[in-house]
Amino acid sequence: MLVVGLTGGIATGKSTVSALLSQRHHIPIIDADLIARDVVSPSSSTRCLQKLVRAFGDDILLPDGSLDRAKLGEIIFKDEGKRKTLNGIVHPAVRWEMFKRVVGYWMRGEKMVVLDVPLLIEGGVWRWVGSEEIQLTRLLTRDPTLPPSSARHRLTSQLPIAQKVPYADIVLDNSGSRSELEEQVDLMVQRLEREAGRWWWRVSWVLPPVGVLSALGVVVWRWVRWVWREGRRRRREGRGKKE
Ligand SMILES: CC(C)(COP(=O)(O)OP(=O)(O)OC[C@H]1O[C@@H](n2cnc3c(N)ncnc32)[C@H](O)[C@@H]1O)[C@@H](O)C(=O)NCCC(=O)NCCS
Ligand SMILES: Nc1ncnc2c1ncn2[C@@H]1O[C@H](COP(=O)(O)OP(=O)(O)OP(=O)(O)O)[C@@H](O)[C@H]1O
Repeated sequence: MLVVGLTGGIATGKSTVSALLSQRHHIPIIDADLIARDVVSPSSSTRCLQKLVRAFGDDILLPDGSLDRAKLGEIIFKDEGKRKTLNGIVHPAVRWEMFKRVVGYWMRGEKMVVLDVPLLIEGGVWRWVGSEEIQLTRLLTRDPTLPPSSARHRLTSQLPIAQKVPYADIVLDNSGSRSELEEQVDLMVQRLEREAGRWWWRVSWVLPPVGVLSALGVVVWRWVRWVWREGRRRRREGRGKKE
């Protein structure tokens, strides 16, 4: 099974692309934002909500005992330390749930699954480039009650898009119209279909050890490629500094 990560900054169009992949191409989607909502519900077995109350106080609860998302958002998007605390509580539960769902789709014999994860590549410093104005406009159009300053805090709490691009195998440019995006998604799906192969994904499903070995192979190959690219980037930066 081909596991595809879909990421981008806030309001870049991840959910729009997910909807196209799911509705037009019938590809299963695992949405990290939705899972992050589930794990903080009062009935969740993860106890994330109790941990959040311990960390942030019971001001973050609504009268019915559920999470006041707007209030917590106001707290964490403008404060990196608090954001880290929140991430430390919620992300392990989200990752575990995503893993279980990937295994579930694999057991059902799916050819590919797309993980829609806003924070696939975060960490590190932030430098400005690209389409921040489009992001901001679309974010404010989608959530008209959000004050512009809060919208900016949300944007700056994530790595800028240009820094995410080098990690990607396929880049969708959603600065144009929706129909332009649809064309790009169609082409991407054709490419993913080719990558998943006509028969290889079936072999790795019918023979689980082959699937596990091939998944490990991909992880190791990606890690080696990453180390090599990082080394090359550091050497280039080192040369740049000397000059
Ligand atoms: C802070 C919370 C309660 C605000 O809820 P709200 O309903 O206002 O926003 P929503 O969940 O729809 O998120 C909207 C977007 O904000 C961005 N975002 C959410 N959490 C974070 C974070 N911790 N760091 C940076 N960006 C984030 C993502 O792009 C996301 O798509 C909520 O975002 C949350 O619980 N965040 C922690 C979980 C998380 O990191 N989710 C992102 C993927 S795992
Ligand atoms: N090509 C486009 N032209 C105009 N509006 C668009 C386009 N693509 C997406 N949008 C709109 O921009 C807004 C943000 O898109 P979407 O919700 O898909 O982003 P997202 O990356 O999933 O956001 P978040 O990180 O907050 O979950 C939505 O209101 C969506 O309808």
